[in-house]
Order: sequence, then C-alpha cells, then structure tokens
Amino acid sequence: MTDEQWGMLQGNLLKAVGKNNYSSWIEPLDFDDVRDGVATFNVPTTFLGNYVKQNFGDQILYQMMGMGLNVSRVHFTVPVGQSPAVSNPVEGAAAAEGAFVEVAPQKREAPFAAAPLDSKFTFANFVVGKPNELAHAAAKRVAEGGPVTFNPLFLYGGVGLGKTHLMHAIAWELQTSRPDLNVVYLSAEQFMYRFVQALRDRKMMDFKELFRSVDVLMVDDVQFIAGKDSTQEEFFHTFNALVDQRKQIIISADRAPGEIKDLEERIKSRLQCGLVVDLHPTDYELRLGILQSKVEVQQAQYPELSLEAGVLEFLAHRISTNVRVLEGALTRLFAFASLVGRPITLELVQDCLADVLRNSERKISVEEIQRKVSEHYNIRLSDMIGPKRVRTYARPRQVAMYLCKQLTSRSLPEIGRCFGGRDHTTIMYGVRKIEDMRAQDGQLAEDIEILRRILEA
Ligand SMILES: Nc1ncnc2c1ncn2[C@@H]1O[C@H](COP(=O)(O)OP(=O)(O)OP(=O)(O)O)[C@@H](O)[C@H]1O
Repeated sequence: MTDEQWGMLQGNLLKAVGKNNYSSWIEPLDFDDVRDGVATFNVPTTFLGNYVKQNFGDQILYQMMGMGLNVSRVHFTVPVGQSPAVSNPVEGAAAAEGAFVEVAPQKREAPFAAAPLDSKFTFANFVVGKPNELAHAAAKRVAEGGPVTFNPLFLYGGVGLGKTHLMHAIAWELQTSRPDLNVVYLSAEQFMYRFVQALRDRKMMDFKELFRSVDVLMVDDVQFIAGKDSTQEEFFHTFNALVDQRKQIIISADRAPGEIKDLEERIKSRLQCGLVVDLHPTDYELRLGILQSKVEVQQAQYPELSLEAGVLEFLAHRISTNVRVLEGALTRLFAFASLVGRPITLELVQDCLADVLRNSERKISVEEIQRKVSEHYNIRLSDMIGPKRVRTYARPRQVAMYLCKQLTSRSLPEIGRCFGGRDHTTIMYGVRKIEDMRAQDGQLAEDIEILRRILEA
C-alpha cells in the first residue's frame, strides 16, 4: 500500500468510525506491509491491537477491499521490545491469529474466518434475573451440545441486553464440553464480507463448503442483512443446508424475526421455526445484581477505593435499561475516583456521571401510561380515552390522568388533549379525585403503586 493509499484508508476510516474512535484507536496504528493477502499494522500495545482487531478489524478489511487491495486478513502486531508479554492467553491467541480466529483451533486447521470471542463473556459472568432467565436457560441447553431440539435458537432484544454475551458463552462452553465440534461465531456483517469476498475471488464453492462443514453456527445481529438481497439468498441456503444436516444454528437480532423490515418472508418464517426468546429490558433487581457482580472486578483493580452504601442502588435505579451503559458508568466512576483520590460517594456519582444520569432519565409518555393502565384494568385503550362515563372506564381513565400528572412533565391542557380533547378542568378533577380516594381505598392505592413500578422499571 502506498502512502497515498494509506492516507485514503485513514480518511475512509475516519468517516466510518467517527472522530472519537478514530483518534483513540485508528490514529495510533502504523501501517507495516501487505504480504500474501495479510495486511500488517504495528500497534503500540497488545491491548490496543486486540481492541482494534475486535472492534474495527472488519471495517479496516472492508475498506481495504473496497479500495481494490488484495487483502483477506488484517494483523496487528506489537514491534519487538515495545510491549510486555501478553498476559491473557485468550487474547494472546486471538492476537496471534490476526483479525479473525477460529473458535476451536485445536480441532481443524483454521477453516475460515470466525470472529474472536470475548474472554469475559462466559456463563459464569452472566447474571440471571427475571428478564433474561428464559434466554439464559435456552442458551445453557444449547451449550450442552446434546441432540438438536430446537433449531434455530433465536435470541432477540434491545441494545446491550446480553445477546452477544450469551452467544460467546455458548461457544466457550462448547469448546470445553464438545471440543470435537466445529463451532463458529460471527456477525451477520462478517458473513456478508466473507460472501462478497468469495464472490469477488470466484471462490463461492469454497465458501459454501466451508459454511456447510460447521457443526454449530452462530450469527449475531442478523438484522444487518435485511435489504441485502444476495447476502440474504446465500444466508438462506446456508441455513437450510445446516438445518437439513441437523446442525445447531443460533441467531441474534435486535427484534423478533417477524419485525425485521426488508427481510425476506421465507427467511422470517425459517427463523421462527425453532425457539424464539427475547431478552426483556432489565429491571431494578437485575441491574443491581449486575452491578454487584461487576463491582467486584473494579474493587480488585482499585482496592484502595471505598464505596459508600447506597451507590449501587442509586445507579441501578437511575441508569436506564442498557447494561453496557451501566457497566461503562461503573468503570468511569472507579477510574474517576482513583484519579481524584476521593471515596465513591453519592456526591461523587453526581459529579462524575452527570451526563449519563441526564441521558438516562426515563421519559414516560402519556401514551405509555394509557396503554399500561388499560392493560392493567383489562379495558380497551379506545374506551379509556373515549367518551363513555360508566365507572368501569371512568375510574381507570382518572387513574391514568393522575399518573400522567405525577410521572410526566406535561401540562393539564396537554394531558387533556391526549385524552380525547378533554378540558384541563376535567383532568384536574380526575387527578384530585384519585388523590382523595387513594387515602381511603387500599386496593386503588395498591393498583397505583403497581402501575408506577411497571412504568418506572
Ligand atoms: N445479564 C448480564 N450479566 C452480566 N453482564 C451482562 C448481562 N447482560 C449484558 N451484560 C454486559 O453488557 C454488555 C453488553 O452486552 P452484549 O454486547 O451482549 O449486548 P447485545 O445484546 O449483544 O447488544 P447489541 O445489540 O448492542 O449487540 C456486555 O459487556 C455484557 O457483558
């Protein structure tokens, strides 16, 4: 690669990964050479190399291929004498393999590009709670490596709720329990890059053969192939071939199969054939459990820092449903406390995490309240908002008005508009009525408490 091409690649990567990522991770890279299809970059530390490999390896490869360079792998290396020896054998192995590593290298000579596994994503590190217990149980079952009972296992859920963690955990477990199996984990994006590359190099037969020789195939974030017709077609054939051979497939996505837009109907229906389980947004108890487990790691790293009682509870209460944000907040808190030499108190949390706390303030909408209240009282949403005055509808309607006043910042006229254009005095009347009744009616007070908890979860 010439200096000019390197400059162009840097420019493309800047656009693709954004300024912050670029300056933290890409700028420190030093291009070395391309030999036999392997592009080598020098990195200052093993940690940086591993991180770039895991998070941007595909992007770099993709950009280089897009520039017409004959590259099929990227490799990151620390020039001799620059970094201490690799301490984590897993990461070390991954680094030695370049951007991609085979999940079970001891079994076969790296047949093709699978993605590296994160050593932290194991079952032992996965905290189980109500919102994820079914997904966890299904993943555990698949990880036993017994006869295939549901195919595929389809895991879905919002951002940062543990889909990738569970898939890696399955792969780690299978490596130990069934080292004879050829287990491959990759993202749908990587599947596409591999496919495009095979097309370009006229190696489709090899591609098909390789994917069909897998015993357990895991494809993460399958929604990525939506709208990409030829990749979908190839994915469909690979999927069918493996199911026919009774090989286990595990798929993840950010939503249920039927809800992925621009995904062919026949693929949607195949994906629904096995077991479809969702990871629900975390609740308070699960968030607290996760924090308690992650705090041990931080405390081992910063033994000098004391943690005030109530801090974890506060974070679990205030930080949204995304575990990644929760984890990031904890890491930042410990790093910050160590830098400024202060104990971790609620005051420090406010100083250090003001932005995170602001961003994750839950904004409950009037619509959400109306929906939950009508579900709770088992009435139709249209009846709750509509004009009927019978008590079966009127009381839930007033409860919903009361909760809108309590839990949102909407004004009375605004709330009135959401309740079929009612006047603000009607809303005020409803709110007062419920305030008065609450004091005497235990059942009503309990209903309101349950609804508040559901809405604030
Ligand atoms: N139940 C859990 N116990 C422990 N850690 C968890 C749990 N759920 C999620 N995490 C952690 O949260 C982070 C995000 O999880 P993960 O990457 O698996 O999310 P994801 O659902 O794949 O998200 P995305 O949709 O962004 O790909 C990871 O560091 C993971 O270890």
